[in-house]
Amino acid sequence: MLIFNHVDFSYPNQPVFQDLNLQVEQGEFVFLIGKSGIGKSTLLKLIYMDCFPNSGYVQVGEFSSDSIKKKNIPFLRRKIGVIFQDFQLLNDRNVYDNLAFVLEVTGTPRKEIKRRIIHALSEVGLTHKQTNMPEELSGGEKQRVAIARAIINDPFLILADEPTGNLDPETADEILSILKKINSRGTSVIFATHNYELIRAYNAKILKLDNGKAVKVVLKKKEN
Ligand SMILES: Nc1ncnc2c1ncn2[C@@H]1O[C@H](COP(=O)(O)OP(=O)(O)OP(=O)(O)O)[C@@H](O)[C@H]1O
Repeated sequence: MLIFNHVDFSYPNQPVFQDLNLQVEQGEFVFLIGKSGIGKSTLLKLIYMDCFPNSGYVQVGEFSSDSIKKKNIPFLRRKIGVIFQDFQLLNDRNVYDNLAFVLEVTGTPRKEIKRRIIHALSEVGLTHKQTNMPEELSGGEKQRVAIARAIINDPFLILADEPTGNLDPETADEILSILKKINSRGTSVIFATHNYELIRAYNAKILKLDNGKAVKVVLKKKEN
């Protein structure tokens, strides 16, 4: 489903990855860890093709970074849901319209838009908030709207970039539970985080970025 094959990547004057190799299978839940600045967000950008390798390639589903045409990048992004620490909702639209926006740009019929929004909001337990503005929501609710937006196109992969960074521990647990539920239906999840409490609480694969070179799989110690 996802392959990094001998990937080198640098920003101008800032090397990030050298010979990075990794693989994620369909349906896997993966925590992505590593110290600040090591390249977690950059790795996610390489997946949704906001960045491209200097050499090597990234294969995401049927798309490969070395052959994808620019005009096809939106098709790739429609199949990937992305969630950020700061939610990135449109603050001048209510919850319903934040979700409708994603579907309107692809010309989805109105009836279908409504059906999908109700489904996505019920997945995150927020059908009662569809007419609220983002400023009327708590941080956890905003992140749940962002998750609803991320799943609205039924993606095969969700990328979560420190999605609990602005949330209290209990709310962070709720967000993880929602992503686990979505993952249990076959959507892969890559969850970049510094939140080791969450990692300890959920037995998933852990990929650690180390000096931008290798990715280690760290096996979780079982708690007594
Ligand atoms: N647009 C950019 N131009 C130049 N350098 C960048 C750019 N974006 C990130 N970097 C640098 O690339 C490196 C990796 O950044 P990245 O944001 O991927 O790290 P991260 O592991 O996600 O960090 P954090 O945990 O603090 O969010 C850092 O040294 C950062 O300063």
